[in-house]
Amino acid sequence: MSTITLQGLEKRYGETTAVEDVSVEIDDGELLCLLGPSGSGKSTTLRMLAGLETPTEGAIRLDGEDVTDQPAYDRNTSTVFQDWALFPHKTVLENVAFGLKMRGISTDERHERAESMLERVQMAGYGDEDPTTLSGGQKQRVALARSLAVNPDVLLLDEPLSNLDKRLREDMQIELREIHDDLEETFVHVTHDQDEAFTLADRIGIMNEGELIQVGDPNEVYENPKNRFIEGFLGDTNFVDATVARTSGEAVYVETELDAELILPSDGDHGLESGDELTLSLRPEILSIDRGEPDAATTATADQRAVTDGSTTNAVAGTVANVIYRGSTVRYSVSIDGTSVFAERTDASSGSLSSGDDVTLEWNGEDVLAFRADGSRISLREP
Ligand SMILES: Nc1ncnc2c1ncn2[C@@H]1O[C@H](COP(=O)(O)OP(=O)(O)OP(=O)(O)O)[C@@H](O)[C@H]1O
Repeated sequence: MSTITLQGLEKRYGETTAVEDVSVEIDDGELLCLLGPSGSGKSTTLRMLAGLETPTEGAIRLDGEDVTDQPAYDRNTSTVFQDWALFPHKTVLENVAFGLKMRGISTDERHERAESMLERVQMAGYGDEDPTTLSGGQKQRVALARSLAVNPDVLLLDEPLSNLDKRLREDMQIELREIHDDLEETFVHVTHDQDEAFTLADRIGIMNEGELIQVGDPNEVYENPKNRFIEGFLGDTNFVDATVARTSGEAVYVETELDAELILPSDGDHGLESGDELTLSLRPEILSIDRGEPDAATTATADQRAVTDGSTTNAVAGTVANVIYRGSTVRYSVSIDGTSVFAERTDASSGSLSSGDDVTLEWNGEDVLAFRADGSRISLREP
């Protein structure tokens, strides 16, 4: 087990800055997922941790020891890659025992250890098989067993599940989490798949353009995204442009492309002024959608509507433009004065709506997230 400290880590390739000023402390026994889009610097960060790349700047410490310039073979880290990379001319058991052989462990001991690792990844009995005959999921289990057999302080996983089909990937995510909990080792797992990060991670580190933008437990990054990029990346949402009309001690009043003046309850400590440009995020889960016209009380001018206990109802009228069945939920794309907003219901059987139906979208103002023009999150109220 090991604590990892990354301090001001940077990697440049000529003109390209792949990783920029990454600092984070990873706890002993923690499973940290680095999550971000393609090219955001996740693999480069992992490769620096593994000792496969040398940082241009910054430091890496394992359990307090500076390993920044140590080669990979001197670090007790082990890496699982996405392409399995098993030796085709060795048996499954020989593959798993390979790292132990390199470390001079006796034949009996390494075979015993390899057998036990195969058991751990549910591949007991496959030791004599030729790895080329295995399925993708089985190959990845063998690769995992091989990496774990050397008893690393830190296991590094670079998109290890991305070659598997959806069902197997989801099963393997749960198994990987169980293996982690069993071994209590430090895992750093790279993925571009939000669901995978949410299933696996103790904490998620979100990367974009080489920077580590936010690190937090899954609930924290989802509920409190630090900027607009994270809000868009972590899930489907409706972004709506807005302009501040005015502010009061208890609310920010905004004009939007939706045909109503909206109220965002606030405690007044946000520094916004009239004319400021914002982006609002209306997540589908905060929107209720119902047939018919909005209640007059919720579409009255903002002046006439009350903020009660920090809450206010906003409602807009629209027309269903599109219906998509998604199994357990139905997604409705609603046109509001030419702007499209989507909402979801779980009502496939109970009077579903159809294209052309007049509907009302309704939400509580305090559930809306707001971002400044530079993408930073605006905290409208004390948490
Ligand atoms: N050896 C290299 N030489 C030049 N540029 C590189 C090299 N390795 C990575 N890069 C660049 O660094 C940036 C970050 O790449 P990296 O592979 O770390 O991103 P990533 O988030 O892991 O992406 P992916 O999910 O596609 O693997 C990219 O712009 C990439 O083109």
